[in-house]
Amino acid sequence: MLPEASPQHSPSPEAARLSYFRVPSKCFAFGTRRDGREEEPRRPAFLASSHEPPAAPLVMMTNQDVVVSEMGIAAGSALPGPSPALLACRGAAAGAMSLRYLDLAAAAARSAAGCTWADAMRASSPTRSSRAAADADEFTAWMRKHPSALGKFEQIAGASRGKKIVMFLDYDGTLSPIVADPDAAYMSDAMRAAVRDVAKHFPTAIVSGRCRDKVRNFVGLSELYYAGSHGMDIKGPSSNPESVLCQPASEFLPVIDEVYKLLVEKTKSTPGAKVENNKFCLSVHFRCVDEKRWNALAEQVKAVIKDYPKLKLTQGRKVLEIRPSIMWDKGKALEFLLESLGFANCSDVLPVYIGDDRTDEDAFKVLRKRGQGIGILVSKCPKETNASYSLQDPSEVMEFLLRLVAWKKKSPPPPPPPMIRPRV
Ligand SMILES: O=P(O)(O)OC[C@H]1O[C@H](O[C@H]2O[C@H](CO)[C@@H](O)[C@H](O)[C@H]2O)[C@H](O)[C@@H](O)[C@@H]1O
Repeated sequence: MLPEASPQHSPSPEAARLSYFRVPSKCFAFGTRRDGREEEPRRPAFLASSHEPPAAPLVMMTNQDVVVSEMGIAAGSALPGPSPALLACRGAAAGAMSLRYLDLAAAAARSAAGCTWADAMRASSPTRSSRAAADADEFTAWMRKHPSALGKFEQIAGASRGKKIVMFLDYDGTLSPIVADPDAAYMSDAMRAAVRDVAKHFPTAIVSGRCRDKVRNFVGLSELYYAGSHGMDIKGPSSNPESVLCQPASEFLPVIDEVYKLLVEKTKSTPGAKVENNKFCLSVHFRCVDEKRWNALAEQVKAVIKDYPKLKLTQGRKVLEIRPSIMWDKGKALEFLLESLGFANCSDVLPVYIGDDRTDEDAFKVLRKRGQGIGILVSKCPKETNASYSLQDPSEVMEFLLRLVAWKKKSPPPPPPPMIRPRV
């Protein structure tokens, strides 16, 4: 029988778990196209033809000088005064703000300092007007710290020798391209085939902020594990009668439904805003909202959730996310799945996690802390991350998956366990 997860509720001072990402000074920023898709960022020419930055050194699971703790604040909580994030923001505000991972904690601090929520929303999803100048040196430095998982494929394959790979894949921005309409974020048939092949060789889980049923419908593969609602809703392959089930935030269902209705009502005056019910969490999308209205939208959201201290507000790619303040995230989901698969304290397992968003950092952090596994960030621009490697976009993710399968197929099978002759 597989374990049921027990939630570790943390009371409202979850708010105190403030955190921040150090602010990069420049970024190869994304803009927004008329159709709402993110534009190609400008990046150094060498990346167009090669997976390797010049003279990239060997990079494995080293500790980086970026320290990132839990993201998110409890709704409506007060924040202590100037945090490093705030100071970093002030510095960045002088030039083009390029921080894509700025926490809402910092946003609230900025607000207290006279900056607006829209600043934070803009900063974490820069538009054309705030695009920073490309800086090849900085990109090269970033690529040295987080080299291409394709360029370093042999290194990754080498690390997996004698180990059992378990594959964890985020959905939006990783398996499917970012598009304006969240209901139309389809993955390609080619990607589906690649994921199906991967799952034939390695246990594979989709870990998404989406509602589990919705992401399962997008992916359409019944043989996978699915962790929806940022890991708060986990289920194993449908063919397995002992399928894993973990819903650590189940008691929040009524409140999430209530807040969903309130948010729909409150935000209907904002053209382009869209509230998505992800079952154990909610998303308020602002990708199609005029930038001038971002601050007002954030105020609308805050006005609703201020009455719900057990909910917290975080931010993703042009989306505000509302979720229960419990100690559960994609990192916890990864650990839960590893345990469910019987790899709790094994040294011969190699979790590989690929994701593009802030919530994926929780999983990257877990891998780093375990000193075991490979975190791969999908990004075309330098971001502070706990991932070791990078891939630029879903097409590179697919290429990586295909290579992994091809490598596995030609690898010799592991030797049989040694025969132990009984003593006579
Ligand atoms: O954990 P993920 O699978 O990456 O889910 C995170 C959020 O992804 C979706 O929103 C993002 O993708 C949309 C479609 O490309 C895009 O329109 C939006 O701007 C992005 O933020 C999803 O709709 C959210 O509910 C998830 O929380």
